[in-house]
Amino acid sequence: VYYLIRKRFAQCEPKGTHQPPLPPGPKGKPLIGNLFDIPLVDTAKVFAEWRSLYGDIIYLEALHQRILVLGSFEAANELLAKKSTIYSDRPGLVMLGELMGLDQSFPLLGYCAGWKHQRKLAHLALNSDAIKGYAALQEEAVGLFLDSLVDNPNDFASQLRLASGRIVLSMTYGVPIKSPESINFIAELEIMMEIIGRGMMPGAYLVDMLPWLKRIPSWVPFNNINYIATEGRTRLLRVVGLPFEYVRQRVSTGSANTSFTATCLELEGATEIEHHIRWSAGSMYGAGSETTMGTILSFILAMALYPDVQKKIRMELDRIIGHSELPTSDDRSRLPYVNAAIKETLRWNPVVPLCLPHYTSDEDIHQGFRVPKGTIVLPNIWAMSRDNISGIAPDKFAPERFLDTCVENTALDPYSYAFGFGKRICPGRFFADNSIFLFVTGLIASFVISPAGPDERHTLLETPFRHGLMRFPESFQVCILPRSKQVATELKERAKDKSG
Ligand code: HEM
Repeated sequence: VYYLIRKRFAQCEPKGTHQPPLPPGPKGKPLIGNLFDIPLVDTAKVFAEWRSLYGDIIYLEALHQRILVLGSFEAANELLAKKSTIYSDRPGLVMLGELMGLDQSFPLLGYCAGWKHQRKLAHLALNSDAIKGYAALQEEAVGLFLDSLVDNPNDFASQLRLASGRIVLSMTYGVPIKSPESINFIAELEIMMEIIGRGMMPGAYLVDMLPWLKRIPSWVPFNNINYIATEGRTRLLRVVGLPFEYVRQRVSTGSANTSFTATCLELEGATEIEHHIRWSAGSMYGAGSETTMGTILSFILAMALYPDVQKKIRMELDRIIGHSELPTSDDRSRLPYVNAAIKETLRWNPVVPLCLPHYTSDEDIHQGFRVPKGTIVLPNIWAMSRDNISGIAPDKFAPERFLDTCVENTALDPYSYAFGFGKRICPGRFFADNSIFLFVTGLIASFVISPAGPDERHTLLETPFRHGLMRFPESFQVCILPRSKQVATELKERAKDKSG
């Protein structure tokens, strides 16, 4: 085994040539490198702590796979944005990509023509102008969510999952917000996202680091690689295939609702690019739902923990919008505190704390250090979110850190890091931002959120977080009560009007 591994990774440094040093990092063990230094839980937090030992650019190796962790916005911007031609590839993941088939979707596709094609299609649907066309469906889904909270406030997490899924499903495939299909599609997606979330973490599957393991026949005892891969592949084909077929059938009978997929399928020459349409749509659907849900779960937790902030948001909404209306995106520029609270939500618990892994397609020399070709690059969004520029402690939920009327130096703007970097920056960021705005303002204009009981603040402070590619609070309880009977009635009436 030792021989095979050395051979597989013999791409190591040519001997005798003088090369700039690799960036600093923890000393690894022979053969396995830093494999056991990389924690599977709170990975981004631990990497952030290492900054004090090694600086902003940390180099690791796990079974000879090179890994670079970027711990500051400056480092991420210098490498991923300014040198994007070198740093925009993705590592080939054997389990999720090659064996399950996820490498056809553009978040995992390398920096190649197929990626450019799918990304271009997604940009058509999600650029800052195009997203205005989806405002009505976002408002409808948020309205239904708020209405559901009047009767089932304890069910907020699953209702939020449904609403976030419905928004993306409706934009991507035109599935009506209230249709029964949406519930089935979202349930399938949820399981797939859990598999993807786990599989994207460094070291999750040994076969990613030792690809020859995939050749071991499935009858060999304890080898479950093929079983996991087949199960994942079948699920993925369902998640991407079922909603696509739903639209295709409706396009052929002329009964499709407006959606990204329907618009693409009606383009001239659509059949030649059908593969790209299918995977571009699947990518947006997969990438857009859980990220939005996780962000709003963090916001709900923050509101229960920080009642003063909640009050200030409500006061601004009441003063600028009034009591009987819910704000729309047109009101945004008049709501500085709300905008600061949204930035704070993206910062307080960033939902993708280690971004998606980038990968170097060439060697680079940066500040006298060598970054070899084939290095996985992890921008540590969590570390960037912990800056102390404003003088307000990073763990506190305080929108004031973004208001120059409150602090001398405002905190680093999370829109510059929470959605990633360079050519790979999240194409859904404008769409996501509008969904977040509608959830945040709808919730606070209509409800009071507080801890579930008098001594429950302490329990909330201990809320467990989902770990993996995405990090968000789960299994916590809060009390969500309509501000008044009148507000509850108005929510019900609005929801009825929309579905009528
Ligand atoms: C709060 C919500 C969201 C957050 C925080 C978020 C964050 C991110 C981040 C950090 C990346 C990785 C960027 C990089 O590699 O540098 C990403 C990629 C991506 N996001 Fe989002 N995202 C959100 C919502 C959405 C939505 C709503 C959609 C689509 C409707 C979407 C679609 C995508 C896609 C397709 C990629 C892959 C881009 C590529 O590899 O070229 N995201 N997102």
